[in-house]
Amino acid sequence: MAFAFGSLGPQSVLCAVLLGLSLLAYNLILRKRQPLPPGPNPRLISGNLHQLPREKPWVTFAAWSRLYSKLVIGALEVCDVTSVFEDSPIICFRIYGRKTVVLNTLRSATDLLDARSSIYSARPAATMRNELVGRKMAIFNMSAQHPRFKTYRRLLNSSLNARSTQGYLHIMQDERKILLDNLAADPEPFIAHFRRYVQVHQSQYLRFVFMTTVRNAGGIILKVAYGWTVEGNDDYFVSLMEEAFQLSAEINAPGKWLVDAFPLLRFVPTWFPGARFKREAERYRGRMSEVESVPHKWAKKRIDSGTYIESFTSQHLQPEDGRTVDSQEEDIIKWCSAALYAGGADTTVSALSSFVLLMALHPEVQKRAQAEIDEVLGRDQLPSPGDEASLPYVSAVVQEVLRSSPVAPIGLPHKVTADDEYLGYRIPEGSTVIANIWAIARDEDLYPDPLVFDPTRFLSKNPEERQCDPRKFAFGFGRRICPGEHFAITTLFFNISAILQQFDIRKALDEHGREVDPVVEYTATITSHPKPFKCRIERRASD
Ligand code: HEM
Repeated sequence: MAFAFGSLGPQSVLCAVLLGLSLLAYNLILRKRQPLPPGPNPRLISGNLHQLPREKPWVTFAAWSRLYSKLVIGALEVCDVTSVFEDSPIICFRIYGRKTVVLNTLRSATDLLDARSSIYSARPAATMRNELVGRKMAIFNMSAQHPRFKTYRRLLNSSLNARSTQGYLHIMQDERKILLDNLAADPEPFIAHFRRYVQVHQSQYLRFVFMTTVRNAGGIILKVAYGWTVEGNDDYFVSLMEEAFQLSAEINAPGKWLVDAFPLLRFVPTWFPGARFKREAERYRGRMSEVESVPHKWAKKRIDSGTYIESFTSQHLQPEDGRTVDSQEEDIIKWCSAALYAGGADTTVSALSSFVLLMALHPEVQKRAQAEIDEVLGRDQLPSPGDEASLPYVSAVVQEVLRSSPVAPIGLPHKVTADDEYLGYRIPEGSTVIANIWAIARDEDLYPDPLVFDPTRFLSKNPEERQCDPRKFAFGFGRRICPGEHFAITTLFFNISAILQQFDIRKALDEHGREVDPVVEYTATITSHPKPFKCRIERRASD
């Protein structure tokens, strides 16, 4: 090596160094010159805040990918260059100083969030939520680089994997029985249970479905997390959690808090004019901290008294090796138990409510699923998770519900922790990165006729013809993928198959006895729910 270098001579070495430096400079300049992904023109200070929709941002993001398309040079032949415009799989917008990149295709989401997960697994900072309201220790808001992150994920994964989920089947069975009994009973007596929901103007039917499913999903998860048995539809812990979901939606409303754009504002004293956000933050902080502390304290008391039901909290507070957990370990257990409820209850309710709505709209799908269950199990033997393989059409109904009505249309935001480049676009460090799950679920390349509700798209015998399993995107991506996926699919199959076996879901009737099409609208919250709709749920006639 020394010989080869020595033979070059000082001029050649100088040339080589200059060439190297020029290449480096060229590379840096090119990198700087690489454009951001396309998107709407920002205003100087507030960026695209004025264009950010209040309702269904996922629809706008998908529309922007068509509107701000990328230029593709195709059919490059001598003297014949054809320019084609193609929907851009990724778009970019800015709110004040923070850039957000939206990934509108499965390919771009897996290329970045899965394949480059080492730099795409942080969460964007939100001063109001994390610092002022004190939610930074919740797993949803924590960066993957945080020292606690791996411990949280390990605890959650080990409690929600396939084997652990089997251990919760008896809880699911008890709660399903209550759900089916409630659905079977005459709706009239339930009005009293729903009284506190009157303010939200939900229809009697929806309130009925909503509260029984909330109770069901909440009942399962509160028992799994704390060993708490939900008593009735006005259960204290369920109400506490429901309030937390409501407050979370307010705290996380995009663009609502100026302090998120200008974090220094957090130092403004509470009494200062215009510092209402600080007083609001104190109120939120008090209520939200009860969500993890009240059920945790209750579970601890029961353990101390020796009258507890086995749960996530009891198992981890009393490790098998008999040692006593220290205060930091206890804090981790407290936050993880709260994550089970926060992650699991509202999402399951959303999927079950969408299922009811979709069955009212598609009686032919319902009939085919019921025929399959009748043939395999009859009416008396309730389905169990082991029946999934012998009920392929019902399993496909679960998949199609997840695809056609995504529970989390834009998932949870990720943050990129290093400058990156994709498809010739620059993705600057610190950008928020969102996977548009709603747009992926409607991508015609993945799903021909995406607006048609058709479970058979997952049933072709030929794996090549089978359409993409929505589980590839409905539960998020990379290191942040939902740890509750297996638990969720089991709960959904367990309840959906039993409801189909026992009940008919039909459109509501008007005063002339004619069927009325239900309203098909979804809320614009992180977990999106069908807006109030009417339907009839009746025991199946024994034919
Ligand atoms: C149909 C049901 C469900 C859907 C569609 C769903 C979807 C999601 C999505 C999209 C994310 C964000 C992933 C990402 O950042 O890329 C997520 C995160 C999470 N989910 Fe689920 N989920 C469901 C049920 C559950 C259940 C049953 C649990 C627990 C019992 C759960 C616990 C969590 C937790 C703790 C996180 C945060 C993970 C992290 O930040 O690292 N989820 N879920």
